[in-house]
Amino acid sequence: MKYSEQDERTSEWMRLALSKMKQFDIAPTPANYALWFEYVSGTNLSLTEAVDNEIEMSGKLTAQQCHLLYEQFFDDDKDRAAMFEMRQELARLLKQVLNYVYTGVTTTGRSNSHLQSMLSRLQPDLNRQQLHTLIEEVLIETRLAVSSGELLNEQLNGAMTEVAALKKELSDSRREAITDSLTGLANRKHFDDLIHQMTRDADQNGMDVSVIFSDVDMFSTINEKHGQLVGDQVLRVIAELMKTSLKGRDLVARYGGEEFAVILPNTSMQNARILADTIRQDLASKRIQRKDTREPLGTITMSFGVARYVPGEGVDSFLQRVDRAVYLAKRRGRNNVCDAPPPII
Ligand SMILES: Nc1nc2c(ncn2[C@@H]2O[C@H](COP(=O)(O)OP(=O)(O)OP(=O)(O)O)[C@@H](O)[C@H]2O)c(=O)[nH]1
Repeated sequence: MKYSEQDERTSEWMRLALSKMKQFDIAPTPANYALWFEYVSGTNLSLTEAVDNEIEMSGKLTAQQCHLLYEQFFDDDKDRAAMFEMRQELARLLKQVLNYVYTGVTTTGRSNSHLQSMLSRLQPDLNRQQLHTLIEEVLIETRLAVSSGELLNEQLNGAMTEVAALKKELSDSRREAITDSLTGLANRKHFDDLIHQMTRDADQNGMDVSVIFSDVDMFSTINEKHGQLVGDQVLRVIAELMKTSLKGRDLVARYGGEEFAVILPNTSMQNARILADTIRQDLASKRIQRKDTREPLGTITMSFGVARYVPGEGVDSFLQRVDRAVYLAKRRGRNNVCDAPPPII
């Protein structure tokens, strides 16, 4: 078989990807392989930058970091598809505007070269932030052209409206990607991103970061007795209650099925514990009814675990400790708040 230049390059990237995984002692799983293949091929500049940043910050790349990077760059097919469509749409609009320029509607060459350069920046590895910046630039450029009378107002106004709609679509899709659709709370991805960022900050400046995990007690019984839809309704009520108990930069997320997680920046262990207990009491005293029949659902409770991040312990240890605290609260009979055990450093 005769190898083409492309085949040779691909083989080289495969070799390099494997050697990188060996260098960082990373298991050669398909996900890790995809990550490193993309890295060594240099086709995704954002990914390369993200990997380099991680290595620069900690001098290594752990399996957990690889997992997060994989999730960020590969594991969100829907999001990637939406980004792809938006890139296509922006390219179409830019070409349309350029067309007006070519057909002589404009009198200067400024818009022409500027729009051309924007078009050339519409690369496949464009991330969400870069796409957002580009859309902003296109909006400014077209607005300028309209106001200076360079282009036919009517045609350009149409294009401008479409670019503005695209901008809204991008921010809607960004919100959707980090939101839990059942409760409207942040989703697990948002929680994971933020907790990594907060613990990194805490490692650097020692600020207080506390976390509350909570798990609905005997939730399967609610589902069995009243059905999944009523179970869903209960989750929404709890989400609402948790949201109204928080303030400022606190973040509450639906962490899993009937699990909720709260990040509390600049909050001591004691205050986190007080907050968890307030939510616990508020829920236990709430009279929740079925929406359809008004039938009371009885007392619904949750078990809580609380932990404060100890700088240097790492996010995995932190979340394992708080998870352990929820387990202890369940063991103590549920409807309880328990402190996490100290980290083993
Ligand atoms: N209605 C509904 N149920 C869910 C959802 N996600 C998970 N569940 C249910 O949540 C229940 C969790 O049950 P278990 O983990 O056994 O725990 P539990 O019954 O809450 O009991 P304890 O945690 O031990 O107090 C299961 O029945 C899941 O099917 C959801 O989105 N909607």
